[in-house]
Parts: sequence; structure tokens; C-alpha cells
Amino acid sequence: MPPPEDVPVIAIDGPSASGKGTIAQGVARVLGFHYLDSGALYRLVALAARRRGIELTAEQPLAQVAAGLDASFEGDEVILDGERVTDTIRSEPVSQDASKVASHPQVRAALMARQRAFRRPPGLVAEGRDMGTHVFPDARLKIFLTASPEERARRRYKQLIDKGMDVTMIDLVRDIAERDRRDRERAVAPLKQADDAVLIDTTSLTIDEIVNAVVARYRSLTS
Ligand SMILES: Nc1ncnc2c1ncn2[C@@H]1O[C@H](COP(=O)(O)OP(=O)(O)OP(=O)(O)O)[C@@H](O)[C@H]1O
Ligand SMILES: Nc1ccn([C@H]2C[C@H](O)[C@@H](COP(=O)(O)O)O2)c(=O)n1
Repeated sequence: MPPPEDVPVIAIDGPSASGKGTIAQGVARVLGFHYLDSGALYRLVALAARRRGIELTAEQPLAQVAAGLDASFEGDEVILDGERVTDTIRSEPVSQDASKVASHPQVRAALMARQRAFRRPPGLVAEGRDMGTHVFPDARLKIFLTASPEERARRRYKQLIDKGMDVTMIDLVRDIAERDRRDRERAVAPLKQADDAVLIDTTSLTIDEIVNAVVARYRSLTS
């Protein structure tokens, strides 16, 4: 087994609904790499905390929840305390709660080793807000995805309606803006483009075009 630092990482960061998860999974599939959805971990902490009646301002109890999270990823399914929570963690209330718990430094610290453990041969595609800036600063390739706020709201609306969730465009535009502001303005590991990240505005690009562009750039670095 090579040391973790020898295992290549592609870090994909960006604001909500910019397409990070979709693109990261596509790139991982093409390259045969592992995939880390770091946002799911913050979502799981938020859901577990709510279920235990823990206030989202209570940093130390939240960090304990994060450190002891009984969660696993099985294919496309997310399991918490033995229960399938794949769709539950994607709801807008959990999205907002995840952004709140993620503002606590002790929660972020408690999740660090868990995220880094995903770095296994032959490689990892990791997506979130601080993959390139904090969790994998030595990533072989760093991508920062953006899209216009209107396009991101349209994508999220379609995604949640397709899952049968009851949402409105007006609420989504507000929720996305609020979450992005909180994620950008927090003191620790805020959402921001790493200095050495490649910026891709995905507003008018298809999923295939973006996946192909990221894979081509990665291969150009390694050939
Ligand atoms: N380039 C694109 N064109 C059209 N739809 C897209 C594109 N990229 C992603 N989508 C769709 O937008 C929705 C949101 O994408 P995704 O969940 O990957 O975003 P995300 O950045 O990971 O969001 P979050 O950080 O909030 O979890 C999905 O339904 C996805 O299929
Ligand atoms: N690396 C990460 C990933 C996620 N978060 C926080 C901030 C997000 O609003 C929330 C949910 O993430 P998503 O599933 O939308 O990617 O979790 C973070 O702070 N750092």
C-alpha cells in the first residue's frame, strides 16, 4: 500500500448546486477512483444532532456527534445509525442545518481524519467546500465549479421536484443565497477558490462536457 500522500486526489469545490457531486462522481467513474461527498458528512452530523435534540449552536456536543458518527456509504445509499437516510439528508432544512454545523471549528476538526481516510489507491475525487484549501491541499488537480445563481436554483428545483419534494423557486433562490453566504463568510475553512484551482463556469456546459474537461486536464498532468 503506498503512503496516502502518493495517492492522487482531484479536489472539486464550489457553491451549492454548482454540480460538484455530479461531476465528481462522473470523473471518479471514468478514472476508476474513489469518491468522497464531504457535504454528506456535514449533513449527517446535522441530522443526527437534530434527532438527538442538540442545538446547532452547541459546538462541543456537535463535535462529539461528528466524532462518533455511525454512518456508511453503500453504493448510492447513505446509512445513519442503521437507517437509510439518502433522501432525507438532501432536503432543504437539512442543507441549511449542515451549513450551520459546518461553521464550528471543532466539528470540522472531528471530520478531518474521516475525510482523509477516503484517500486510497488508485485515487480519490473529493468534493465539497474546502477540499483543495484544507483537507487535501496537496491535491494533484483542483477544480472550482461555479454557475449563475439562477441556473443553480433551476438545477436544484428540478432535482428536488424529481425526488418528490415540495419546494418553490422563490424559497430555493433564497436558501441557496443564504447557504452560500454562510459558507463563504465563516471564519474556518470558508468556501473559496484555492489559489491553484482551475475555475470552470458550468452555467452553459453539459455534464459530459465538464466531466470530459476535468478528465482531460487530469490526464494531461499525469501523461
Ligand atoms: N452542467 C449541468 N447541467 C445541468 N444540470 C446539472 C449540471 N451539473 C449538475 N446538474 C444537476 O444539478 C443538480 C445539482 O447538482 P449536484 O447535486 O451535483 O450539485 P452540488 O454542487 O453537489 O450541490 P450541493 O453542494 O448543494 O450538494 C443535479 O440534479 C445535477 O444533475
Ligand atoms: N467540505 C465541505 C462540505 C460541505 N460543507 C458544508 C457546507 C454546505 O452548505 C453543507 C452541505 O454540503 P453539500 O452537500 O451541499 O455539498 O455542508 C462544508 O462546510 N465543507
